[in-house]
Amino acid sequence: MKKVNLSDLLKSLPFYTLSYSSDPEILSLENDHRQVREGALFICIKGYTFDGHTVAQEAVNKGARAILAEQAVEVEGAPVIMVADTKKAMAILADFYYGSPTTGMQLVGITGTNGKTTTSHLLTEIYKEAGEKTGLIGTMYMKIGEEVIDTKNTTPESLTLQKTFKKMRDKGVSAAVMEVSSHSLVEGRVWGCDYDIAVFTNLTQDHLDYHHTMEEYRRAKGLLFAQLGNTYSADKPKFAVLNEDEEASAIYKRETAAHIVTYGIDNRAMFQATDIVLTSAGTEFLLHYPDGHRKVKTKLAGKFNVYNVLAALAAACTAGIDLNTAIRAIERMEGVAGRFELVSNDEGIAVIVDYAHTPDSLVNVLKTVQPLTAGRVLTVVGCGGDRDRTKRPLMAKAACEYATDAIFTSDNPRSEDPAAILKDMEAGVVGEEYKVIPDRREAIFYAIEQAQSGDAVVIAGKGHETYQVIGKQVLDFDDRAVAKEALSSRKKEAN
Ligand SMILES: CC(=O)N[C@H]1[C@@H](OP(=O)(O)OP(=O)(O)OC[C@H]2O[C@@H](n3ccc(=O)[nH]c3=O)[C@H](O)[C@@H]2O)O[C@H](CO)[C@@H](O)[C@@H]1O[C@H](C)C(=O)N[C@@H](C)C(=O)N[C@H](CCC(=O)O)C(=O)O
Ligand SMILES: Nc1ncnc2c1ncn2[C@@H]1O[C@H](COP(=O)(O)OP(=O)(O)OP(=O)(O)O)[C@@H](O)[C@H]1O
Ligand SMILES: N[C@H](CCC[C@H](N)C(=O)O)C(=O)O
Ligand SMILES: [Mg+2]
Repeated sequence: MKKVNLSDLLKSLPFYTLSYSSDPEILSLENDHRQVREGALFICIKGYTFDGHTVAQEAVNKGARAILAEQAVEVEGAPVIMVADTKKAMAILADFYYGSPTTGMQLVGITGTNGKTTTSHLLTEIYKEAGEKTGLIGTMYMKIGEEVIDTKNTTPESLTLQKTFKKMRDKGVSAAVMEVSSHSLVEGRVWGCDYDIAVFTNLTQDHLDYHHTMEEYRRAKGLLFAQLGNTYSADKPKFAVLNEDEEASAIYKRETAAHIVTYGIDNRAMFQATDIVLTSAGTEFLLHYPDGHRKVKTKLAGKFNVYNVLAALAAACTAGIDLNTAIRAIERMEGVAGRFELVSNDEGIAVIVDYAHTPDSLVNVLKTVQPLTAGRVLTVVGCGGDRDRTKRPLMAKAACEYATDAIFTSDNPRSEDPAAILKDMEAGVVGEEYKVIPDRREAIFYAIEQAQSGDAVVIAGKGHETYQVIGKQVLDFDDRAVAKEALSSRKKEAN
């Protein structure tokens, strides 16, 4: 437990007003009043479902010694510090309270609609190969070395984030890689993170429920590159690793004072792939890099994964890692759980579980499977509830266009009616042929029963997830396990 006087803690905040001057010793920072213990500074967050300002007094009654708020609160027994935005102030305080842990390590932030989890895993493997002790923060988990910590968000709120970085630093982590979601950038969850390198994968439609327009969404991702600094520092150079085939990169170049490193396939770039050969065993390409060119092999399938490999290699070289070391790590890597994950069977059916939950990723995966499949491509796909409604018809359209058989089902309906989500999907494929099976398990069983040797079954949207959220219930559900059950029941029926 770190003790700090309130007055010292407040030195990190540029603007605030204080209700009365007392200077209690602060023993912890909390934004959930249920976690408050004696000595806490309670930070009131106005969330989407709950307003922390409403429980400020309760927090004081539980032992909070000061309150940080952005709206007037009636509190007795503790000073109230007023700021314009408590989420952003919380990030600054968290960085200060935990001793600016990211300044002592290499930190890479990866943003973009798709490919963040994949690229962050590739880069982490490279850092390991180069002998670094690594940290990883992203959609699937947080990792300190090999220790796995569960997480709810792709990019956690700042208290969790900085506390985790401090743990990393205490455990000797020298290089950390994290996914930086657009939500986290808008909310300032990553303020205080001292990035050395920021990577951009791509920008296609998702999360318009939150960002409203593609322009706003593009701007949100750009905040990562702006955060690298708007003045150049020779002592601590920063690098923006940008995808030269993406339009938004031109804008991000203008918004950062960092050095620019580019990668790409279609346009000339500092790290460029040509002569790409896609096979069912993986991918091969010729890598052109600033000093020459050489062949690279990866077990990861699809052109989209060539971008992820290029992004990881470009970031690694930018970090000063030897290219041969980086390529060795890439060539060994098997892939990331739930991303183009094959469910083994002896029926001659390629069963692929993939986390494609956007129109672009679904198109990419189906386009990758199509030429590698002798027979039909069946796809089982649904769309998440309480998320961008406008991507639903587009995902349905992608399924009908690039698969021979489209089976629409439920993803995580959350608070929405599964039938209403399916109706939104169907609006995108009027006049097309498809089947609707709302129960995901039944849909997977149906696809696998229908498939014949030489066919492929793509089960999209949930990848590594081991649950399905229906209403408020979180039920056990794993596409890979259900596919295995369906494969063995098919086998029994045949015997
Ligand atoms: C829409 C959104 O971003 N919501 C995030 C937000 O939740 P919220 O605003 O609903 O929080 P809330 O429950 O209203 O609580 C507000 C405050 O009151 C406090 N509280 C709450 C209850 C109580 O009794 N007492 C109390 O003090 C809470 O601790 C909190 O500080 O703050 C929570 C804590 O940080 C997040 O976990 C939560 O993410 C939810 C789970 C979520 O689904 N977010 C998605 C949209 C998201 O952020 N996704 C991105 C990108 C995903 C990707 O594409 O990779 C991500 O980074 O995960
Ligand atoms: N570079 C890429 N370009 C387009 N699609 C991709 C790319 N990389 C992966 N995909 C597709 O997107 C899916 C999700 O990939 P990944 O988990 O790496 O992305 P992410 O950005 O972390 O997603 P999320 O924001 O949901 O965490 C994959 O299963 C694949 O279908
Ligand atoms: N990070 C993404 C994941 C979506 C995964 C999909 N299975 C869904 O539930 O919509 C989101 O929260 O929008
Ligand atoms: Mg991710």
